[in-house]
Amino acid sequence: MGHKMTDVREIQKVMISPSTRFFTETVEVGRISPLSFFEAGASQYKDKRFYWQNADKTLTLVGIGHAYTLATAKAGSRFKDISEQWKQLCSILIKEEKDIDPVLFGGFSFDEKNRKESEWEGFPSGYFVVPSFQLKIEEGKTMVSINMITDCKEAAEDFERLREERDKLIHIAQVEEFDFANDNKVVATTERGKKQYLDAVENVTASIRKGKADKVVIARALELQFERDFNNVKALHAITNEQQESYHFGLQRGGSLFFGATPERLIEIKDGKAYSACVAGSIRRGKSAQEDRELGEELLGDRKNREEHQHVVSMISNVFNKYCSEVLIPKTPKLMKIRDIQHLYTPVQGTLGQENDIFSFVEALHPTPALGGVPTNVALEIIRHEEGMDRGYYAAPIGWIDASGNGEFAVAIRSALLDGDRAYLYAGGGIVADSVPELEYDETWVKFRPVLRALGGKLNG
Ligand SMILES: C=C(O[C@@H]1C=C(C(=O)O)C=C[C@H]1O)C(=O)O
Ligand SMILES: [Mg+2]
Repeated sequence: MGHKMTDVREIQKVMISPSTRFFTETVEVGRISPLSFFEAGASQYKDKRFYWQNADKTLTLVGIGHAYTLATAKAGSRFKDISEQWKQLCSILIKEEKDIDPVLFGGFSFDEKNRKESEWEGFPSGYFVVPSFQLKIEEGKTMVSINMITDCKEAAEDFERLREERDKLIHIAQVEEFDFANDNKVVATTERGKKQYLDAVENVTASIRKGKADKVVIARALELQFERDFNNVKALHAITNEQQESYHFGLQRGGSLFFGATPERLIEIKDGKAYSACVAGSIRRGKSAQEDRELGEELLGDRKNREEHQHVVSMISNVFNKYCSEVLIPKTPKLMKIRDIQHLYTPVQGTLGQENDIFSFVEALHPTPALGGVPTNVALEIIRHEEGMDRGYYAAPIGWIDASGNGEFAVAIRSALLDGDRAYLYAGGGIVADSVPELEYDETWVKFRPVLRALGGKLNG
């Protein structure tokens, strides 16, 4: 595997001169298939695209090209750093009434203190883009915006060129007959460090019994080798067909696509309200409706799973009680049933205090005990030591914010990094005192399923 170094030319610092402006212009158009729009940018903007659809399917975003990229490597302040850079860009935004807000889309790595030589080398600890062409589908409206950040005197001519380019992209997306069916094949499947994973779960349960921590999430990876390069839009198409109940996301960077279908919201900010979700505790789906119901009942009553879940509820409640008023949290979890798995689920909501932008929530929440553990810092130390891998953007926040401060971040699980003819899939689970290594191992297979199936891999376990 060829390691890619972070391309410093792409990582611009915000060097905004007094004459720099952020121009945006929106047109409303007829229906466009978001994946066709994504694909319309394939030849010219191959590695500069993103895709997002929320779990409710009320919002779709596609980005093509980079009007600007923000990256951060600031140890200890990466969330603030991105937040401040975005605020600075928004302060020079020029938009009219008819224009919708530009968005900033991107993600963070799971653990900025655990960068190992791996497939994640080209990914900074925070990476965000303002797309040159932004498709937003919301409330039945399809809107395409052009974003341009420039201090160039010929801005008007440049903008005119972008309008022509936009019309071309829309035209291709509306008329071209794309075939998104997967025609590639998996030629090899490799479980990375199976023994290390089983040992890790064993060691972690022992540490927990000794009182070193209460919960630690341990993950592992699966590598797929394909016959040839896997087309990015085909991967996205497959994942959107797989998991109707999940967020669908894809972020391209340096020739790779990080993508997946996650059921887990980290934080949504909408019109002065904040929403989060506790998703932890798992059981498989039943083969019949009755077995499915029985498994669901078993999960709701299972002490080990309720413990995994409760740690997440306590932590997210604390953050919400600190940052919000009118916090609403049901006393007992419900079931979240998705295609391959059932989870314990507790929604959380609150009314936003004055100062808090979405990045302060991301900072306070990440990682929740659904992906890190309790206490957080002890769990992170154990993960660094026991997992022996770089999670990269897996299990980390991915999402968007707009110029008004609305936005949403999901937790990027059920995900994979697709790099040419290879894919790296990740899955883990919450380990508590009475976790059993073989059962946790089986649970990770269930969690690999969505991406594995989407990529045409063999389902195991
Ligand atoms: C760690 C993952 O999922 C998390 C762990 C869960 C569990 O252990 O029960 C359930 C949902 C997620 O919070 C994953 O999908 O990789
Ligand atoms: Mg579990």
